[in-house]
Amino acid sequence: MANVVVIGAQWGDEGKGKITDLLSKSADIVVRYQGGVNAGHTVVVNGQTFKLHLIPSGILYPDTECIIGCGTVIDPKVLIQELDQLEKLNISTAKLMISQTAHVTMPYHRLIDVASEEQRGNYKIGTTGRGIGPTYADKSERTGIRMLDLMDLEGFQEQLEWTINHKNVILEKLYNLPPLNPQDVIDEYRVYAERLRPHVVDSSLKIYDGIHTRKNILFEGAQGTLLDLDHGTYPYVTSSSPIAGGACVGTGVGPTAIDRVIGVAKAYTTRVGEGPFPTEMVDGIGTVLGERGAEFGTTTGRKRRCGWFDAVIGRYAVRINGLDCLAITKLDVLDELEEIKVCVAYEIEGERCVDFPKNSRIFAQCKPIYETLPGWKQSTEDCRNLEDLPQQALDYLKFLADLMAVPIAIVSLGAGRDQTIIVEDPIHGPKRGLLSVDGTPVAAQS
Ligand SMILES: Nc1nc2c(ncn2[C@@H]2O[C@H](COP(=O)(O)OP(=O)(O)OP(=O)(O)O)[C@@H](O)[C@H]2O)c(=O)[nH]1
Ligand SMILES: O=P(O)(O)OC[C@H]1O[C@@H](n2cnc3c(O)ncnc32)[C@H](O)[C@@H]1O
Ligand SMILES: N[C@@H](CC(=O)O)C(=O)O
Ligand SMILES: [Mg+2]
Repeated sequence: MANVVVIGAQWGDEGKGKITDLLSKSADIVVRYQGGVNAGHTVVVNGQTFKLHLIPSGILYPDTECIIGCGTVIDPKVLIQELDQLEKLNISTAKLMISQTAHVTMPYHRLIDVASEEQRGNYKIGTTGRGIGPTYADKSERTGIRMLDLMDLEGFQEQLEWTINHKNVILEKLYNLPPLNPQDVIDEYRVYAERLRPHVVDSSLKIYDGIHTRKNILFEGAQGTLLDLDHGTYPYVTSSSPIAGGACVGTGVGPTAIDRVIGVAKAYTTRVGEGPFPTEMVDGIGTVLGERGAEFGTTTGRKRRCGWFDAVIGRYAVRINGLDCLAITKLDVLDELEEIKVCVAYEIEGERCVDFPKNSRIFAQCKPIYETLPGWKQSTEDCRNLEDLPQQALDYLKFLADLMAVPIAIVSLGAGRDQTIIVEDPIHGPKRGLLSVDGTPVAAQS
């Protein structure tokens, strides 16, 4: 039995949806711990594509319980659309549970997100416009509405009348927008409350029970390490904690219950939204990667920015998340390239730097220092074992693993569940966080 966290090691969209779905085969419970409908997790099974925003990527397994944890923010309208879509495809959602203390995204959150981005002009973040930042801001400001408030219709009416009148001042005076009618919002959200009521639970208790009955629990991150509010490229970040530590805060599980952390990274890098990105290539190979990798946002459809693999942020992700192993995705996207570059360090004001600088203005000035490796110029899509890979592809993977000092447990070569090489058991393999005095990993405990 093992409790495993799956995180994004870059700026999101690394393919966590695919990897979580794959690992869910051996999980009893899959939990989302942060973010909201900004996330877009794509799972492809037998040629059918599922795009999940809030529902954990374990939902395609009928016996797996799925929990939307307290660290997430819930837009009930989008969640209900997602439930409807899955049910239409005969995927059962009966085992979906929603934390009663997760915060609810309201119409004013979406309006404020979009209006504030407009007002920021050149200083915009490039958000998904889904109201994520304003929902988390209300949570911190202690004016948020939680799922349990939505379930208590009388209290909800009272709380919302006050809140909407307060938000209307902001909408009208700061953003020059028409006010919201409290009763319209109350009527709309009452319908959502009834639809979601059967799913709302004390989720930290459910997870605790799962741990005590020795169930396998997967914690599914959304976005990525460099979008983390505390550890990412602030202010160009999301408003939650996508890093592994966020799994404890966003579910109410103590850190001693976590056995292993898996980082998911693309074989190159993408970023969607504003903010510095040292290895970005706006045209040429950047365009090739974008086209071959179909790099368009799963949520907004925005074009993702593309660049070479950046081992400086890779090493940073290993450190910040305490990674035990990596899943490298989208290796197939590099199949046709003559040569492949990897950023091994940055040059900042003439100095070589191997650590991620926390100041976004300095990060924006970093010039990547590259090493160039030969490409393999053949398809890897049908490879199912390491031995099937061309030597240059193996060398590329080894180069990445050595640079980041962490082993690669999974290699993904296509969107499909089966287009995967399992190099070592990512769940029961050695726990790298624990090293013997001689630096070798301590064997996994059963
Ligand atoms: N070609 C190729 N596509 C892949 C591979 N693995 C995943 N994909 C696709 O790559 C995209 C990954 O993006 P997302 O589904 O947004 O990734 P995510 O990490 O779940 O998303 P966020 O939580 O929103 O950050 C999806 O379209 C996947 O179907 C792979 O190995 N090769
Ligand atoms: O989270 P918001 O405030 O909408 O956007 C902030 C910042 O984060 C980027 N982002 C948000 N969700 C995702 C995601 O699921 N994958 C990749 N990037 C994401 C967004 O583009 C902004 O840059
Ligand atoms: N979740 C997102 C962000 C977006 O859609 O803009 C993505 O998949 O790229
Ligand atoms: Mg995505």
